[in-house]
Amino acid sequence: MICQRPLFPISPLFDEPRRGALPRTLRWTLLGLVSLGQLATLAWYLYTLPLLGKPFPSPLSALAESGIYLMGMMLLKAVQQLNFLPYTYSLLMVGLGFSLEASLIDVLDEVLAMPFWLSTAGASWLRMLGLFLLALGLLRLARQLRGQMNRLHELATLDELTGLSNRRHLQTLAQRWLQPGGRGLTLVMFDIDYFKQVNDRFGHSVGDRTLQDVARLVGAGLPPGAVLGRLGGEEFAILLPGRDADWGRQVAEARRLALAAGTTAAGSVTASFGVASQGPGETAFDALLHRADEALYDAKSAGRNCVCVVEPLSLRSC
Ligand SMILES: Nc1nc2c(ncn2[C@@H]2O[C@H](COP(=O)(O)OP(=O)(O)OP(=O)(O)O)[C@@H](O)[C@H]2O)c(=O)[nH]1
Repeated sequence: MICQRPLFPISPLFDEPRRGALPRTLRWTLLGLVSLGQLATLAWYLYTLPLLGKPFPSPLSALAESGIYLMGMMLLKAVQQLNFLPYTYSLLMVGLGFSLEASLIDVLDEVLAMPFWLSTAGASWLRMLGLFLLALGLLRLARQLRGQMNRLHELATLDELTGLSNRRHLQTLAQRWLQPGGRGLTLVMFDIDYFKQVNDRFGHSVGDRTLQDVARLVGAGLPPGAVLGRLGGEEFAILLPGRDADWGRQVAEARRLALAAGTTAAGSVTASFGVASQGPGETAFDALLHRADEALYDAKSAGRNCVCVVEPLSLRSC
């Protein structure tokens, strides 16, 4: 199969590296042309201006012009990294427009006697068109970057299967609330009962859909401010910022009943719940998670489909 590279790719910017690179020879030719333009400017300053009796520009303005030339080169290099050829072309048009206006206008006007529309106006139009294309391109780039950032944020914080917060995101949020002066936190952890049997009986894909249904059923009636996430496997957690263990027990009980009454891809399923709230001086999420896990273990031992709470002083009740 012959794979031809399109001349003007309109696909996303970052998918295929180096797509927008100008061919090497063209790049060097352009660079040479722009450098020649700069040399012509220098020659103009040194020889032609005095001949025409025009004032010699100050060394400062010559320096600034070289600076602009250098910035232009850097911008061209940066734009080339964006892998999108039209940016490079539009930037070259801007550069050419500036070059014409800054250095060659007098030559075109006075030495070659070109008409105004071709020299001054032509340079301005070229520059404006280039800037317009560049602005359009940058707007498009900004939109794509925003999309990519959102996607990256989703990948970093969401669980792919259920769309809930993933473990890392839960940890980040919890850690913020557990800090001294934070809102305080109660953690509800739950684990689907006999989930292995679901996989064994109906297959892994039904198991996956069951996990999604559990997320939907438990998530549907959570109080405002609560965050539901998946810790991994068939284990989930609910963060209740600024709430105590008793509130956690009530939330867990309500969600347990809602889950047991609902229907999933595997029919009716239940879950066991463990609740722990932040103890005095407790700032580590792992410690809180460990205590909620102990409560969950108690709930499994007590026969499953129930809620157990471990109080900050390690008193346990189911
Ligand atoms: N379909 C599916 N199954 C998963 C996923 N992650 C973990 N599991 C399965 O979840 C099951 C967990 O089984 P166990 O840890 O034995 O627990 P259980 O069968 O739920 O029993 P109890 O927790 O004691 O009630 C295992 O069979 C895993 O393969 C997943 O993302 N999708």
